[in-house]
Amino acid sequence: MSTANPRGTNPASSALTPPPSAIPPVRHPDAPAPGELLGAHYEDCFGCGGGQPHGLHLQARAGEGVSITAEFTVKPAHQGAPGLAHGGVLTSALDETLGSLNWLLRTIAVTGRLETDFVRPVPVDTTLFLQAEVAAVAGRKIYSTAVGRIGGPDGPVAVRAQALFIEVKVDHFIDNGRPEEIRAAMADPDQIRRVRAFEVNP
Ligand SMILES: CCCCCCCCCCCCCCCC(=O)SCCNC(=O)CCNC(=O)[C@H](O)C(C)(C)COP(=O)(O)OP(=O)(O)OC[C@H]1O[C@@H](n2cnc3c(N)ncnc32)[C@H](O)[C@@H]1OP(=O)(O)O
Repeated sequence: MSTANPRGTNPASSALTPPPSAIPPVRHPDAPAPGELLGAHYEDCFGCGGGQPHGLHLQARAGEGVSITAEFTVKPAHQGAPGLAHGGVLTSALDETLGSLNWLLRTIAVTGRLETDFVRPVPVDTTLFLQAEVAAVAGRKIYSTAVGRIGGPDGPVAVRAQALFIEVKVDHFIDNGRPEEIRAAMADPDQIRRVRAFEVNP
């Protein structure tokens, strides 16, 4: 028996419900224009980096308002069961897409909580068409949703997610990341430029 509610989504845990004090998200005036590719936030990121041979190589594109579209094609390296995508990989694709939304807010944030509904199996070679948007913001907390469809941007839903991202300072990465990668990132002028653009966010 399905527990889906009339909107076709399963109820998320209360931690993913924005509080009454939450406000609608505000697109940063310098956010990439709708249709523009965002590019990788870090070359070695498993989700979006070009430098990870078995990464997802997900390319996110700015949408209208505070929304993102992205595509991810399931490769043999992403299998769980024979010929089918691993659920954790699909969750990674959702996480990456949801994380990209924070670029449009010009906020550095990390995933605090992420709930995924797996609705349909996703075979190898399938392209997952992802759409995500920020629903609300409450202080440092960013409430977002995402859906992944197969067969096309309007195809049947395969996965959906709700997430809570928490805004952090750059120090979050500097203090916690392995020193060798942090040193390399800080020596990369492109990386520093990307981070600075977020830091000056009023
Ligand atoms: C040179 C360097 C270059 C760097 C360049 C970086 C570029 C930009 C990279 C972005 C990367 C993206 C990649 C994809 C997105 C990931 O995958 S991010 C990786 C996965 N996530 C993590 O590793 C986060 C690990 N967790 C943490 O570090 C800490 O728990 C957090 C999330 C920062 C929160 O800790 P905190 O700052 O001490 O905040 P805390 O006071 O505990 O919580 C703040 C509020 O959030 C709520 N909250 C916190 N966690 C939760 C939770 N799990 N559930 C519900 N509520 C929660 C708290 O209840 C609290 O609520 P209020 O009391 O304010 O109402």
